[in-house]
Amino acid sequence: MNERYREMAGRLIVALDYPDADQAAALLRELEGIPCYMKVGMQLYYAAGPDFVRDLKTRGYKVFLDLKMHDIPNTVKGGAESITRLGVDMFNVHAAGGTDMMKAALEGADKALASDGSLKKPLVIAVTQLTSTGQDMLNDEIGIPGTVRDAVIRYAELTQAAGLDGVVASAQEAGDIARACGAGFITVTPGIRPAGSDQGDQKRVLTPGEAIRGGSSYIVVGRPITAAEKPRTAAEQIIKEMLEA
Ligand SMILES: O=C(O)c1cc(=O)[nH]c(=O)n1[C@@H]1O[C@H](COP(=O)(O)O)[C@@H](O)[C@H]1O
Repeated sequence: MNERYREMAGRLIVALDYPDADQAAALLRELEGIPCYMKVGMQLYYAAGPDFVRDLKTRGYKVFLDLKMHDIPNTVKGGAESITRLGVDMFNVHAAGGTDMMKAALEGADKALASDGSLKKPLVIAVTQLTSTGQDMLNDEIGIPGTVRDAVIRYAELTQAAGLDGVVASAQEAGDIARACGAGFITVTPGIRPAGSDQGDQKRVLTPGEAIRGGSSYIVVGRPITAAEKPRTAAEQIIKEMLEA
């Protein structure tokens, strides 16, 4: 395994969206040896809990805990402290919670770090507009005027001003976010669909190659791998496409 492969595979975040630990563990076995990031979201976390996350870390995985916190600042601070104690590498909040809430997430993480010197500082990122949100839905249903792009950039700037490390957005906006916030600001982009794959509930999608060319720092992929007949082949194909981009 060469360094370029390792680096690119590390930018693939596989969404372990499963109802229990056994099914998630089966995918881990299937992908064994591929040095990708693993994402634990609500479905798996609410079923398998912190033990599953600790187990992933014990096995050496990089872990993104995707619980999308959105609550009053004090509650998010406490949540962030508990999450940081799990030793995860990345976690997220909703930018819509506002500046005080995002700063509270950083304070919670810092509190955990101050109490345990063995912990590593996690990347703290904020969700802008979900990739399942399209232009019509934003304007007509939610009632936010303007383009999705404008809303995403506004959230990204707010997130950066609050001191967080980056945002979750669609790969379609990664270039604009980099222009607005600088190249060091991380873009984590779900809504990735290899050519010909089912879009499902995602509205703002790009292929793995397009996302990498567009400047995504990380791509998040769930069903195109987890629902594939051969998940390992699907993951290898995505990394190949990322490398070619
Ligand atoms: O925060 C996320 O990870 C996230 C944000 C977003 O805007 N859209 C989005 O799809 N996600 C997550 O990314 C994953 C995408 O999964 P697939 O659509 O199956 O590839 C899911 O686990 C979602 O919860």
